[in-house]
Amino acid sequence: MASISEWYAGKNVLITGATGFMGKVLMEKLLRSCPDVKALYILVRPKAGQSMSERVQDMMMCKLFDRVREDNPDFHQKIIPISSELTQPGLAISPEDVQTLTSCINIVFHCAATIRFDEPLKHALQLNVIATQQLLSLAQQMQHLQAFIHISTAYANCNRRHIDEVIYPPPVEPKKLIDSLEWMDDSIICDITPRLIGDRPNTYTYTKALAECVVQQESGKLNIAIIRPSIVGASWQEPFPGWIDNFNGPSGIFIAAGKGILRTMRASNDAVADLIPVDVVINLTLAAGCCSHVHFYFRPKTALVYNCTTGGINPFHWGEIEHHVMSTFKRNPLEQAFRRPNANITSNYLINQYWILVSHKFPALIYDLFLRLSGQKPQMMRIFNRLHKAIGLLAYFSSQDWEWNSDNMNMLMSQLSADDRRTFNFDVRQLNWPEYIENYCIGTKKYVLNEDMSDIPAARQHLRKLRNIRYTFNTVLLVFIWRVFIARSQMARNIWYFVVSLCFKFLSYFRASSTLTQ
Ligand SMILES: CCCCC/C=C\C/C=C\CCCCCCCC(=O)SCCNC(=O)CCNC(=O)[C@H](O)C(C)(C)COP(=O)(O)OP(=O)(O)OC[C@H]1O[C@@H](n2cnc3c(N)ncnc32)[C@H](O)[C@@H]1OP(=O)(O)O
Ligand SMILES: NC(=O)C1=CN([C@@H]2O[C@H](COP(=O)(O)OP(=O)(O)OC[C@H]3O[C@@H](n4cnc5c(N)ncnc54)[C@H](OP(=O)(O)O)[C@@H]3O)[C@@H](O)[C@H]2O)C=CC1
Repeated sequence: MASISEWYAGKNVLITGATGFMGKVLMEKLLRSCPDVKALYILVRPKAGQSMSERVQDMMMCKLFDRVREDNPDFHQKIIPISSELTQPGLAISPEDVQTLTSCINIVFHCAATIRFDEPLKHALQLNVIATQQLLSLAQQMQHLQAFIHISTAYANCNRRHIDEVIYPPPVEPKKLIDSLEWMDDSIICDITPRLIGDRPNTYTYTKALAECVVQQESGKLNIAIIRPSIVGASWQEPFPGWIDNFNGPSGIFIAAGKGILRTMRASNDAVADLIPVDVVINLTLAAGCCSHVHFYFRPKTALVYNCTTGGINPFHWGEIEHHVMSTFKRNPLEQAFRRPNANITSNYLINQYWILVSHKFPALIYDLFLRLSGQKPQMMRIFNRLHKAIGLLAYFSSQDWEWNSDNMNMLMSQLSADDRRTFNFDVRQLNWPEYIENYCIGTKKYVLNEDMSDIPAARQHLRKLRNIRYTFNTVLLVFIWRVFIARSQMARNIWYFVVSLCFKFLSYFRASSTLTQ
């Protein structure tokens, strides 16, 4: 059997979502580890005032591609951008481009999606379901297509506790929903969304479940694999440890904790934190692409589903993550922290609300007051409101456990040669969590916040300043309380003297007992 790299040699690959977090890592790995791949056709739209070509040029300058650039400075010649807006009919691909794609593509990786948890249902349906349907019908016309790989999520069926590597019946027949939503007013859709999504937490997981069903329905004679990653985090090993470029999932939470903004969050200490490094997901995806074709003649009738998770193989818990995140940011502080990093997770609603009031809202109010008094625009309350919205949406995933079967992932690994297992490593048993979390946090500092590691001494100095401010603030508060209560009330004074004399008694007792033992 050919190696994975040999299998991709001479192939034309189509990638959707190539400008996204996973799409970029997929492109980088293909270019680096499968250097004989013929071309990567990527569907890209213009965005935020940048044309398609400007976006692609910017992307290729990204640090992520440093190793590829070193190996092959002309790697950009292999990247062929195709203008496409996935929410438009026919994916807004020109007839000439359709002609090119249908005549040359050998493998499709469908990564594009909206991953926002608060996406209005109609838009999530348009992108995650209808665009998938349209891409599949384009794929049906591709004359040399060998495999179609759809990226789903392990949480597509998060309404179940145990999730096998099968496509479950959809919550609703996708075609019926598409037809109904087509004529409905946005406000009506908004009203019925909670009823429709039922026991799923958001439109994202709901539409990803529908997309899996569409993939199954429209698969026809295609070779299909569905990859279901859990919470995709920074890279573990490749192209270098700690690569991350966004605030999604836990990254934004880690940053908020590192900046000393986040002090409390609802999560269960003992729940498994099913993080999966992005390079692991991409290695599995590339291996699955190759193997879904190799097993063409023996393949099952339906798409092969790969749950790509860590919890059942090498579990790590949110409580442990909290510990390692805090420890890393104390040793490698972020610049200009709001307070010293000290975040705690709790599964108790009331305790969390108490700390939100004391550790989030109260300091935000004081800081905004200070900003107002110094003639600046208040901003802290606004930041906290956004943070509360985000943690409110994420808490569902950090407060409970799921159990994913990963037989297909294990089976795929056992089919690879020793060389492929090394080059396309997705064996998460080897993952050392404390080291991974440390690199992850440092990655958020370096690549998301663009902070320089050489500034760490200044950041430490800033934390010392914050500590001194806190001591001063606490002293002032104590004196204030003493003035208001102790000095004015006889009862408070009696309690105060009682506490002080108790302290003295304890002190003299300890001093006496330590003298005796000498
Ligand atoms: C220390 C203790 C740690 C313990 C950890 C405990 C728990 C971990 C928590 C969660 C883990 C669970 C994750 C579950 C993932 C499920 C897996 C998946 O399948 S899907 C992929 C995950 N999807 C997401 O994560 C998307 C979630 N995000 C959203 O839905 C939205 O972004 C939002 C949270 C609703 C916020 O929307 P809003 O409109 O308010 O903001 P924007 O997204 O438009 O962002 C605006 C702007 O701000 C930047 N930004 C975003 N977050 C932050 C942040 N935390 N700090 C600073 N800045 C932030 C963002 O980049 C935008 O910038 P710009 O305008 O320049 O692009
Ligand atoms: N990140 C995670 O934790 C997880 C992700 N997944 C899945 O992995 C896949 C990739 O996720 P990730 O890379 O993190 O997501 P990103 O949000 O980083 O990337 C999304 C990609 O989709 C593209 N896209 C979005 N809307 C359109 C549109 N209308 N037309 C054309 N392209 C569009 C984006 O392009 P543009 O740059 O133009 O916006 C971008 O390239 C998704 O299918 C997601 O469901 C699964 C589990 C976890």
